[in-house]
Amino acid sequence: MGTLAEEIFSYKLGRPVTQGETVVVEVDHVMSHDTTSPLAIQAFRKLTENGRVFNAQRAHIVFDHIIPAATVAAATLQRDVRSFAREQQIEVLQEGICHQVMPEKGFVTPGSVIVGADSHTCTYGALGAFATGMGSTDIGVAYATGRTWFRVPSTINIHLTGELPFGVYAKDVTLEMVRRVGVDGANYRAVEYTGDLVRRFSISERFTFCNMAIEMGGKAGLVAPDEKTVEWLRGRTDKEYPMLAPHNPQYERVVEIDASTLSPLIACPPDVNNVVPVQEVEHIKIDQVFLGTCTNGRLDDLAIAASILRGKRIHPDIRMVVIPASREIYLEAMRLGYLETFVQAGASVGTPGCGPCIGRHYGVLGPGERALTTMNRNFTGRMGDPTAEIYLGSPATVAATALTGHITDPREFLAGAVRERNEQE
Ligand SMILES: CC(C)[C@H](C(=O)O)[C@@H](O)C(=O)O
Ligand code: SF4
Repeated sequence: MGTLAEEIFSYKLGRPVTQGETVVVEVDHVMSHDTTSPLAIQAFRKLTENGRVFNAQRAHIVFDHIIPAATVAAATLQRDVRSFAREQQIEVLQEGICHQVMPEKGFVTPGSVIVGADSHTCTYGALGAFATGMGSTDIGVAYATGRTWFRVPSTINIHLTGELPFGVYAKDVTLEMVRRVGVDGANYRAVEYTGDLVRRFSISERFTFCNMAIEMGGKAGLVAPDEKTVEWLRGRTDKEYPMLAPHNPQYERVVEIDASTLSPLIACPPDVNNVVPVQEVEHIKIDQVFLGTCTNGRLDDLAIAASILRGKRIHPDIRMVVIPASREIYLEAMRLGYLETFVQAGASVGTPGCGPCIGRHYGVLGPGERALTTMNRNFTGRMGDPTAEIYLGSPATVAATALTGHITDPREFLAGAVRERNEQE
């Protein structure tokens, strides 16, 4: 009985668990990536008696943050992490962003508990898993023991209803959530998403808003599994999983959002809750747009952007970087012609991974430059020089902006794309 978080912990422990309780649970999977593995390995080495990870099939190392390595320092760390992985017989996954690859590989199932050395591990809650980011030391402990402790969090319920207006996407709804809850309004709480709009959202769209639960301080973002979850997981896992749902949940707070009232939104620097309608900031000139990341680098995101860019050239004063979130998405986008559309339009298309999201390579910003991206964070200095600015929007807003060179409401361009398609048919 309780919130989805309580249901998951009760299922894991085989007894009723309530919020506020401190529990020790067995984790289903543990993950770290190229940037966080070195410290996790250090902690692991200090802790283990037998020198082995708890289970090599349930421990995962993903290379995504600086891949291919951009510096000798990164290459050296990666060499050492690879050697640890070989020693432990852990497969190094090198085919996209950890938060896309972990679900694609079938490691994320409803009712599972997953910890990762990355703050956006909360993304997996879109499939009904309790997943959270932890520091590298805690991940080292989980690698060693297969267990971790939690204080079962209280829950903020975000209830989504209403039809999405033309040109408004899951990303815009997500930005509205952060505007309403604030960047720390969900600290140490689970965020549980309910409502008929959540049911209508695809798994990819659910990934987008669960990914940004941490942007409100959330410990986890959670959606109860349904037939879309089952469909998405088909062929990815043979594991049996429970279809858990909240039962008479006691939410700490309920936030109601009627999406039909929204317009395309944008988060202005330097905080993710600094959200305004795109129309209010349309005059701002942009130097680089970036379409990708664990928030919006999936096939539907690329499809929207491609529909706006098809047959067109990006503005001569703008650079466009496109990075599909995983190899699976990259290959599908190639088959569907999206990548060709981007390249013809003048964009550079990169290897699946985080790309310039944390300013390490592949499109860092110079002093005073401005980027509009589909990322989840617009913190000062994140993409390069500390005087550069980052705006966050939907893939449609990013594509429309690529065409004009300044922040642009995507609705006009989307209408054009729809007209052109109709004329062709
Ligand atoms: C590098 C890593 C620790 C970091 C995180 O934990 O989120 C990164 O992925 C990010 O998005 O800022
Ligand atoms: S894409 Fe960006 S936000 Fe996501 S894991 Fe990579 S660096 Fe972090």
